[in-house]
Amino acid sequence: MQHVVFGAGLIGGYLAGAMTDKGLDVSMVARPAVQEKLADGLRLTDYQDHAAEINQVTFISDKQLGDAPQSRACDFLWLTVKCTAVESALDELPALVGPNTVIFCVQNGLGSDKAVKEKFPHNTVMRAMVVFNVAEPSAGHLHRGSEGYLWIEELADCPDIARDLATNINSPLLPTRSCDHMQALLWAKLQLNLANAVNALADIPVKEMLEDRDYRRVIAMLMRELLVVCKAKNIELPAVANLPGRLIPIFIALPDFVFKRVGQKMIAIDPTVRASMWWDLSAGKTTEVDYLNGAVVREGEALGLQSSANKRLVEMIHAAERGQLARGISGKDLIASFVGHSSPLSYP
Ligand SMILES: NC(=O)C1=CN([C@@H]2O[C@H](COP(=O)(O)OP(=O)(O)OC[C@H]3O[C@@H](n4cnc5c(N)ncnc54)[C@H](OP(=O)(O)O)[C@@H]3O)[C@@H](O)[C@H]2O)C=CC1
Ligand SMILES: CC(C)(CO)C(=O)C(=O)O
Repeated sequence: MQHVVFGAGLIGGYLAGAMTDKGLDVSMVARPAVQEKLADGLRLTDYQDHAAEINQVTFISDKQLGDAPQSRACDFLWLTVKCTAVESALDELPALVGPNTVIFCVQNGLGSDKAVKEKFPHNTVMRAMVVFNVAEPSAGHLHRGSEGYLWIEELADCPDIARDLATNINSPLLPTRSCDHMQALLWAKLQLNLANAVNALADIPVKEMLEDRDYRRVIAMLMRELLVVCKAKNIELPAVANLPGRLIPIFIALPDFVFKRVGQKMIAIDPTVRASMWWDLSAGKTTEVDYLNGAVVREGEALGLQSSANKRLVEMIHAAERGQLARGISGKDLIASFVGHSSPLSYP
């Protein structure tokens, strides 16, 4: 069975490396700079001290991508680009997609699979979701910094694709499971990712952010809006962070002295970890905020619900993307900006 990982960044590189280490046949589509960086191979490690050296990685060249449609059709295509890059990647996929190719959309947030399903209406397109964090401590070294599974969606009419694949891929470096409730799982992960925007604006590591009650109160506000939308949609959130989704906002808003005592597991996170939106903003890239906080706003509006804190955060991130809002914003200033917009933060 041939796997192609399209978009060898943090998640794509880690998945490709771990699957190669498991003995699967994996090729990658990567930017020239990434190909150069990985010319001597790839090193994987994780927070539990598992490690693997992948001495050789196989790339598919731009020229091969330009070959006739289906000429390099694979069995499983893992689309691991950011939400914002999915649409432009679609034009480069035809050589890799045959009638039996199963395509996995491995993005955070909601909606990245829509354009893929439209482009390949006759293929099986499934969602996959990564709960853990991946960072690159040095060039060619990818590190899984937190717990959590790679989840693969079990489709009602062909659940065995996901079940068999999860068994084949599962390894200590890449714990993998399949599930029949992907939509609820995506919302549960989205709940956690609402904090990405706060992390990007705070401009500090995730651990430091979680140790500050003001940031936690902002995150709790964003999460409560998501819970209102989930309730209206009848979505019961599964626990992806050792706690049922509905309890997370209550828990994280606790005073520091209680949170630090009972929240050890939540803050037992590598002190260097930063949310992916922080990396995007730092690199001057367009962020995924429209697929995260923006998705809550949209889904809420469709039901007549207002999600004003998430809406405000979306506006702030877009202002930061345009260079019109300086980062390093304190939790207090963020809270003030929600309450009557009376904060010292100002931007067009
Ligand atoms: N990083 C993490 O810890 C986690 C990330 N996620 C989610 O996983 C998804 C992927 O994130 P992540 O791996 O961090 O993102 P990255 O930006 O690290 O990786 C995406 C890679 O795809 C490349 N790419 C984009 N378009 C193309 C193209 N047309 N051809 C070739 N390469 C392309 C990008 O290059 P370039 O930048 O040059 O465009 C980049 O190298 C996101 O939705 C993210 O939210 C989920 C859980 C954790
Ligand atoms: C795992 C988590 C929440 C980590 O920061 C993430 O999904 C991200 O950075 O986008």
